[in-house]
Amino acid sequence: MATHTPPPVLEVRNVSVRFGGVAALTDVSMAVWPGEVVALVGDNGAGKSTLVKTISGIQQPDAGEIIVAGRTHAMKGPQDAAAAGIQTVYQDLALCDNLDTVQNLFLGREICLPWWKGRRMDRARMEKRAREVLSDLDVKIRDTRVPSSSLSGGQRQSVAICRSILANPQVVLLDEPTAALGVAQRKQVLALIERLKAQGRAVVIISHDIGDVQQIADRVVVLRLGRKVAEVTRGGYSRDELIAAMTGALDAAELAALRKELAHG
Ligand SMILES: Nc1ncnc2c1ncn2[C@@H]1O[C@H](COP(=O)(O)OP(=O)(O)OP(=O)(O)O)[C@@H](O)[C@H]1O
Repeated sequence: MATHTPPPVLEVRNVSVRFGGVAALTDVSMAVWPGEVVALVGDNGAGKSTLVKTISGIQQPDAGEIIVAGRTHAMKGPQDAAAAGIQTVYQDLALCDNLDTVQNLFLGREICLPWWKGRRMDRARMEKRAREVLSDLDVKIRDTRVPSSSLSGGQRQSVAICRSILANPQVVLLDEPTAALGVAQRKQVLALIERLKAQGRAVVIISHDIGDVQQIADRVVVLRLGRKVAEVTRGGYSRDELIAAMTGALDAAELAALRKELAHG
């Protein structure tokens, strides 16, 4: 009997983005299945952020399509991506320092009391829901009422990821979630990504850290100068091969050919 591969939850099809004379992305395609972690890697300026911004509706592509759960979405902004089931966690705009964990989790989508009770925020319900989400993902915050500025980097990143999960997205995009974290905190965030995966969500992660990529990613998409130059599967590549694909370093055969050319030159 024929086996049917389930359709990808996210498909990027032949996407190109230009900024004036710069081709930030050229004809890039990739797909992500539920319960899968895909890492986007590449040197500075390779197009990783532009690709994430395009998937999250911030950047409109000049060509190509973003397909979520089999439907093409012409996303005009992040709200369209959110409605399609895509949430993005940006490294730098993750949390408001002066707000506590519950306030950060519900920022912009606070649960309110019914109108006959005065439409004030329903702190008790928000705290209950916050505890559920944090515990589902095994994120440990001792006191959810202290300002987020007092949390560790790993806890902050974890809260930012939990915030994205409140909307129950099918796809979570993480822009360098472990950048600037110490060893223990990095481990904590990688474990959290594993739990998102176990929940059946598709995770796309931008990372410059090859060790993290080797540990967490089921597949790796390599971008160079706006083009997809390689796609490899967990266990099917070495660290050096990945770096060579990212930097465009010459392989042994290419180097030999160049030497010969120069010698004859
Ligand atoms: N808003 C913009 N206006 C003009 N050029 C841009 C804009 N955003 C990105 N670019 C250019 O597009 C190309 C891809 O940039 P992008 O930020 O997507 O790369 P990246 O792989 O995320 O790099 P990094 O790892 O340094 O963050 C670069 O040449 C960059 O200078």
